[in-house]
Amino acid sequence: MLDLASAAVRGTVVAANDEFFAGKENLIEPAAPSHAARTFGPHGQVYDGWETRRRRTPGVDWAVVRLGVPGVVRRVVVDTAHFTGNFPERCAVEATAADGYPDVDELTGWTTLVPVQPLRGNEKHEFEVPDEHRWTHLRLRIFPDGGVARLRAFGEPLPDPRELAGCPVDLVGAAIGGHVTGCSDSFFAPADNLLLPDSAAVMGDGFETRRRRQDGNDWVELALGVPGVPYLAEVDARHFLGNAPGAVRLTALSGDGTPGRELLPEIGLQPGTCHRFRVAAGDPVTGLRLDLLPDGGLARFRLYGLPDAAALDALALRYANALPDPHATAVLGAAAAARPYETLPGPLRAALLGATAPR
Ligand SMILES: NC(=O)NC(NC(N)=O)C(=O)[O-]
Repeated sequence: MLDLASAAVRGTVVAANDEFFAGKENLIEPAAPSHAARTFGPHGQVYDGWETRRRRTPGVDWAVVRLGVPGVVRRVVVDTAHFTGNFPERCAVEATAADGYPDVDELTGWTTLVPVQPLRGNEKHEFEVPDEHRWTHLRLRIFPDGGVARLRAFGEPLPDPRELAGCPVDLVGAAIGGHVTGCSDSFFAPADNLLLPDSAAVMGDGFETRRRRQDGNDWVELALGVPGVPYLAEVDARHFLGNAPGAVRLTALSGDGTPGRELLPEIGLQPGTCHRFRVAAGDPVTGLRLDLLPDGGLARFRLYGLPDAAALDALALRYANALPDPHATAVLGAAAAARPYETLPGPLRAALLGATAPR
């Protein structure tokens, strides 16, 4: 599952009531928390996390995260790594949803995802979330104060169909639910990195197999976030200079993983280069296999195309049913009261999908 809050998918910590000892942005750093003892700055011991001052008045401390990828949150992780004499006694996690880019004080309708739970020092706490709504923001509350190294929100992306209808998009991007379904080897770095939204800063931000010493070739199988007709593949081998694949090949896969039409015949790569290749025209694709010939690493892989109309229709139905109140009323108006929808009413389909809506 994708960490919807991570800075790696453009999550941000939009506000915290206090961050005297350590900055709120650390909460969503993708890297595991680190610690060096006896490192003192002007505010005290340096921590890789978010840490508030010792509270001398009643109340609790809080931080609000804007999810990089809105979606259904399945598991929250509150990690107090390296916080020992200064971890919070308890925490709770709430969520809300809103369109656009509201200020923190414009956010309302907070719903509890994780009720108040006890915390221990220097420990990863995992909380399952039995909730099916689509959220855009999380609020971590700590009782009464202290430090938390990381907040993770693992879940399923649920993109806004209004952002996809009629637009060419990266059909396999993690931000719209693209994900890895299989991989021959990921010894040095995971294949999931291929689908992250921003460019890789260094080789380690990409995907890399070990040196292959037997016949055959390495490969990755990918499920598209939204099925569609691809027209351009971007194969980004930047940072891979002595270890780029010699060539790649792209094949469409059916739902059960059977190979289908060839999207891109075997084609040579240049080390350290971002390549763009036209993809053979044809039917919509739901998954694909990327062959690395014979092995190596890539920074990113993108597949630009137009989402399929029927897939968008299904997405719009799922989206409309997953909107929490009061966001549902803001998006769907009075029709929100009629949920759950079996099929999307015509006017709502038009509002969510515009002129590209089927029928
Ligand atoms: N040694 C500490 O960590 N002290 C304090 N925290 C920092 N960061 O210095 C505190 O009071 O929680």
